[in-house]
Amino acid sequence: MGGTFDPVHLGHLCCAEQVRDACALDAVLFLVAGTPSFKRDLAVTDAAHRVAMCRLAVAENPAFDVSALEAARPGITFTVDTLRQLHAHYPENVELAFIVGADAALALPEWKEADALAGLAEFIVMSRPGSSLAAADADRLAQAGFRIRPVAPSALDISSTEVRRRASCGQSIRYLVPDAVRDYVLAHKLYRKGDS
Ligand SMILES: Nc1ncnc2c1ncn2[C@@H]1O[C@H](COP(=O)(O)OP(=O)(O)OP(=O)(O)O)[C@@H](O)[C@H]1O
Ligand SMILES: O=C(O)c1ccc[n+]([C@@H]2O[C@H](COP(=O)([O-])O)[C@@H](O)[C@H]2O)c1
Repeated sequence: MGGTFDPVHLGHLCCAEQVRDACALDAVLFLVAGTPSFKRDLAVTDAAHRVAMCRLAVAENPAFDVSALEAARPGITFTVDTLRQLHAHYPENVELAFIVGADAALALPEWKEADALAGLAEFIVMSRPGSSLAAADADRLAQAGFRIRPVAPSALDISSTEVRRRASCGQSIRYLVPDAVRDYVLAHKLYRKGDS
């Protein structure tokens, strides 16, 4: 599952678990984007913090893991590079599926090397409140060569943007993020007004 995870929240975890279950996945790897391609003009929290929070968030789920592969790679994060690295790392018989929200999936044809990307994994597209993959969108992606598997988890209406907004004005983020992530945000004074 790819994302900026700034910070990881319960919407991510809840969806990842439901997708794992629905698609009978052996494991879900949280890939923390170093410099996200479509957010490169935004101030994104240091990848080390985002990776650390993801590690805390997944600690209790043996089927979840976190990869700092993208965070360690210099330059803009492109999924095509990540999937190539993962294919090189895992045995040939391991099948990879990339989990992504419907909002992000709509732009798949504009991702770097879209033609090559389409051949490297199946794309599991999760609907989220306010964003789902219409049949016409799924057809358009299929025509562009993408193997799409739509999944509709009973998603939580949580976004990292909302978590950051609340944290920035000292509002509670309890029950929006795991307790350990909340403690981390407070301890490291992340997302406070005036900080970036
Ligand atoms: N509540 C949610 N339900 C379903 N999918 C989600 C949810 N939140 C995020 N996603 C999906 O998870 C992936 C990673 O999300 P990301 O790290 O960008 O979080 P975000 O909450 O969308 O962040 P931001 O608000 O900063 O844009 C994206 O593909 C996104 O569409
Ligand atoms: O490879 C690309 O060109 C590309 C363009 C936009 C987004 N992505 C990936 O899509 C995932 C969700 O991105 P975001 O910005 O919604 O957190 C994350 O893994 C990004 O690296 C990838």
